[in-house]
Amino acid sequence: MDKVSKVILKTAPKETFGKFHFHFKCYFQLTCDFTKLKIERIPLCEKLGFRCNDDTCENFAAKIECRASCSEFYKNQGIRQNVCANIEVKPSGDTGYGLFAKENINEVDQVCIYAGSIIPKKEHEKRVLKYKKKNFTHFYAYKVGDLFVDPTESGNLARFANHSCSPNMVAERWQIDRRFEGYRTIVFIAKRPICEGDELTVHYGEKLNVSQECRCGEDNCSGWIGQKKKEPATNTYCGTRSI
Ligand SMILES: C[S@@+](CC[C@H](N)C(=O)[O-])C[C@H]1O[C@@H](n2cnc3c(N)ncnc32)[C@H](O)[C@@H]1O
Repeated sequence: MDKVSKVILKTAPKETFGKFHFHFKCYFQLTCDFTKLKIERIPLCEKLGFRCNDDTCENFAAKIECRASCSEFYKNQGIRQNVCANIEVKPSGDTGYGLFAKENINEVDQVCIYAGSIIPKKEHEKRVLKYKKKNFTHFYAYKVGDLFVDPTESGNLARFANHSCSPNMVAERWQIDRRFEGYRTIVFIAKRPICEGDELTVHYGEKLNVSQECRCGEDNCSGWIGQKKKEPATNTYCGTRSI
């Protein structure tokens, strides 16, 4: 397996988000066994009769990022290029820290990738137990295909995006060249124009194993992160979202 990314961790200052970095990308946890997985190759645009600098690019339409050798203008290579808007982490009311825009962001622009260590189910289960023991209340992992992305201990600023019932970003799964079969990268895309200073939020989806109380404050707030329950929400560690 080629080296997926260079892990950049700065010495953690006092603030918890200090060790999470813009330029961090997903990486396959070296201590885990991925030997049974096949590496996928993406078809070259030219061979299929189109170009990825063209709006007709079929890879783009299928949420497949084009190969390095494909594009003249890097139009469909936002993950490879680690395209990231100017964003920052700040306290966000009573939801802990949140992610904020430091510039205006256009609708459909890539805000950032959701980076962290990529791990198989067994390793994820071990980590969930560890986080529960440590009484973590915030959860960060995403199940994506057969694998998990876990930025709990190392990742980029995307891990601070809070849930909203009326979010301004959407989480998308993208296939990239030379990655394992069954693995997709998660990317946050602007759902509408976003202004400098706005909090960046995403809907966590219904596929959560435990529900948490939602404090997004939107008019359409369901009151829940995850599945709606009859009994009062417990703010315990949930473990995972699925996409
Ligand atoms: C991916 S983390 C988001 C960053 C987190 N706020 C932090 O300070 O690290 C998800 C956790 O943030 C909290 N959270 C996110 N959105 C929330 C919301 N709308 N209402 C209440 N808590 C929220 C929950 O504890 C959730 O498990």
